[in-house]
Amino acid sequence: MKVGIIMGSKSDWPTMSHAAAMLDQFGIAYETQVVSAHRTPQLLADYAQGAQQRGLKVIIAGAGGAAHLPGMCAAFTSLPVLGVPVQSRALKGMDSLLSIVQMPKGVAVGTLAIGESGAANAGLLAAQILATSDTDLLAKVDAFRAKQTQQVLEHPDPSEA
Ligand SMILES: Nc1c(C(=O)O)ncn1[C@@H]1O[C@H](COP(=O)(O)O)[C@@H](O)[C@H]1O
Repeated sequence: MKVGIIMGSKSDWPTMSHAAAMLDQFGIAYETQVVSAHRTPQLLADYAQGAQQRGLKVIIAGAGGAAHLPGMCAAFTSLPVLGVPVQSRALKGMDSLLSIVQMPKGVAVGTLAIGESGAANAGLLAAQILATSDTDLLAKVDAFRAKQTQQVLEHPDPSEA
């Protein structure tokens, strides 16, 4: 496994599945697991501390509300951690975003956008990180972007069905 996708609750999966789907597109092996800084603190410590040794290169961590998971995960490992703010019901994910993005200097989390787009982009960014040492993967990322550009250029009329 190259990427670990963790999330605070099973209820985050509809959002975090978009990170998994992006990795699927590039044929990147990943694992998914519910790990919570609040509900399973020891599991988080064990997971993050063992991640590098198990061969993971990037961790994607999604959580909602008081979203301490990405930051605590980053505190336990030197692997790059990408944080996805899951949209909460009460505050629409602003709580998740602010909890993840405002890390104190010295422990970094790369924070993505709230919700599905953020999760998909976390998968894409993980692919780009892995592509820095994998030319086949880099070609796939370039092809993905070229196709996206082509689609926009081929359909410039916004009123087109
Ligand atoms: N933010 C965290 C953490 C954490 O940061 O460790 N653990 C669970 N949660 C979040 O609680 C929300 C509600 O969880 P439930 O749906 O299980 O009540 C989820 O979005 C989860 O990420």
